[in-house]
Formats: sequence, C-alpha cells, structure tokens
Amino acid sequence: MTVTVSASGLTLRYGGTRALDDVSLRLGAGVTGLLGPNGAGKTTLLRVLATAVPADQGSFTVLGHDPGSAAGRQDLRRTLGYLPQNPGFHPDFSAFEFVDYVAILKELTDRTARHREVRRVLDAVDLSDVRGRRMKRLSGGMRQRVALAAALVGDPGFLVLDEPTVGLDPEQRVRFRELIAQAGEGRTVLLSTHQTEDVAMLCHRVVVLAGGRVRFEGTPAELTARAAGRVWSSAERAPGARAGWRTGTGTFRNVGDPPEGADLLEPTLEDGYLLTLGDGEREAVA
Ligand SMILES: Nc1ncnc2c1ncn2[C@@H]1O[C@H](COP(=O)(O)OP(=O)(O)OP(=O)(O)O)[C@@H](O)[C@H]1O
Repeated sequence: MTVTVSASGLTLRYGGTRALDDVSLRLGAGVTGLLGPNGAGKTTLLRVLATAVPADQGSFTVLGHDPGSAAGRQDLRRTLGYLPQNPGFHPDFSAFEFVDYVAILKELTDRTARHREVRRVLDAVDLSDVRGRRMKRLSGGMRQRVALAAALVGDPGFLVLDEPTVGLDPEQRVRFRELIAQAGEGRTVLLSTHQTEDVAMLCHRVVVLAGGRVRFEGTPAELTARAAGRVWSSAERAPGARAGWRTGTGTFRNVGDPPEGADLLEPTLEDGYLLTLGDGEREAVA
C-alpha cells in the first residue's frame, strides 16, 4: 500500500476526557472504514485530520502536506474534502447555491470555471435535475448527496466522510454506498460509520477506535477472521456468550467463547468488531 495519510501519536484531551489517546494510523487510496462505539473519538479524529481542530500532541501528513506550518495547512486544506456530521445547510439556499458557496470558500474564484465545477459535482451525485431546488425541500438522502457534492468540489485527494449514511433508508444507503465507492477510486477516503455492512461491502481497510485508542487496523477480512470459531448457535441463551440474541428462526446467535462441540456459525465483520471491543464498549455500540 502506498501511504497517503500518515498519523503518529495523535492525542487530544477535552478537560479530563482523552478523546484521542496516542492514535497512529496509515491510509492509502481507496475507502477505509472507521468503526467505533459512541464517544470513541471518531469525529474528533476526523476533525483533527481535516485541520478543524489541532491535536495536543502528535503529528500527521496528508499527501505529503504537514499541517504543522501555515503553508502546509493551507496546501492540505486545498486537497481536502470534508463532509461533517452536521453539514449545517442554509434552508433557503438551492442545492446549486450551497455547493457554489462551498466552492467559493475553496478559493475557486473564476465564476465560469466554478459554476462548471459545481454542475460537475452535482451531476456526479445525480442531482442535476434538482439543482435549483431549495435545501429545505430536498429529502434527507438528497441533502446528504448535496453535502457529498460539496465535499467533492475541486477533486480533493483526501475525502473525510463523517457518518454520511445516518438516517438514510436502505435504498438511499445503497445509492450512497455506490457514490462513496466511486469517490474512492484513485482517492483516499476515510469513512466514519456505525454500519458494519457498509464497511464489509465498501472498504478495503478498517480501523476500530474505542476510548480514543486504535484497537484494530487491517482489512475487513482480518477483522472478520477475529471471530472465526467464536460464533455459534444454541437453543437457549448461552451463559458464556459476550453477546447473544434470539434470531428470527428462534435459535440464539452467540458471540464469545463457545463450549465444546458448539454448532459454529460463519462469522461476520460485525462479530469480529464486537469481539474487538471491551464489555462496556459493546453496550455503547449504536
Ligand atoms: N467539544 C467537546 N468538548 C468536550 N468534550 C468533547 C467535545 N467533543 C467531543 N468530546 C468528547 O470526546 C469523546 C470523543 O467524542 P467524539 O465525538 O469524537 O466520538 P465519536 O466516536 O465521534 O462518537 P459518536 O459515534 O457518538 O459520534 C467523547 O467522550 C465526547 O464526549
């Protein structure tokens, strides 16, 4: 893997809370999923990498740009696309006006070239037909696509997406997944999500963060493999299971340390993820 984003020892405290605790990671082209329970530090990590907030300690580079200097920070921001958790739309802006406004902030000063770029990114997310519609009249899924279009303005080399599929219905989520996959072709994408299926379907790498620390970094297959031989079916709730629930067929699906001779099941990425977390952290999984 050619490393495009590299972070070392990132630490950030809010009062007594260590939102990030010595986080080091390396990303390459393609989509990397960032999983973690509520409060794990995902948004904080994305905000640090997007230069929205400085870390107390540690360093990172994005496509060779080091935000430690003002010039490096500016170069990094020019190669960055960021879709924050709450994009904060102006309800009376049209989709076009919103993306155009972001394009102005991204220093696209030539009006004709900028408008061409705004049309290009709205077309890329299939919103050309509604580009004149006000934000308040768009569905939640369309609004998220506008936010993705805004993040794609200027063809950034590093795209940071903070839970972009929250609140979308399954059809919209699949559509959004296609768009993220396209965006990840030849570009580094870091996608924070609570959806383990999105990671399994979309990502070539996955990072698990909990309590501000990296608990796992590797491929989705490697995370799934952590649960090999540790998922089993039983007629009653298994006492040794770390997590277990009755399935639609009436049997229990258990994750943990199976008893001798247990009826083992094929593990999923979610099983590997659950086993990577500590007991209290599993309860915080949304
Ligand atoms: N501005 C802030 N002031 C004080 N504490 C904060 C602030 N932002 C985050 N925190 C705390 O830092 C920790 C990490 O929060 P963060 O929002 O990064 O987690 P997250 O993994 O994105 O969670 P979620 O999945 O719920 O969005 C939490 O304990 C949170 O309460």
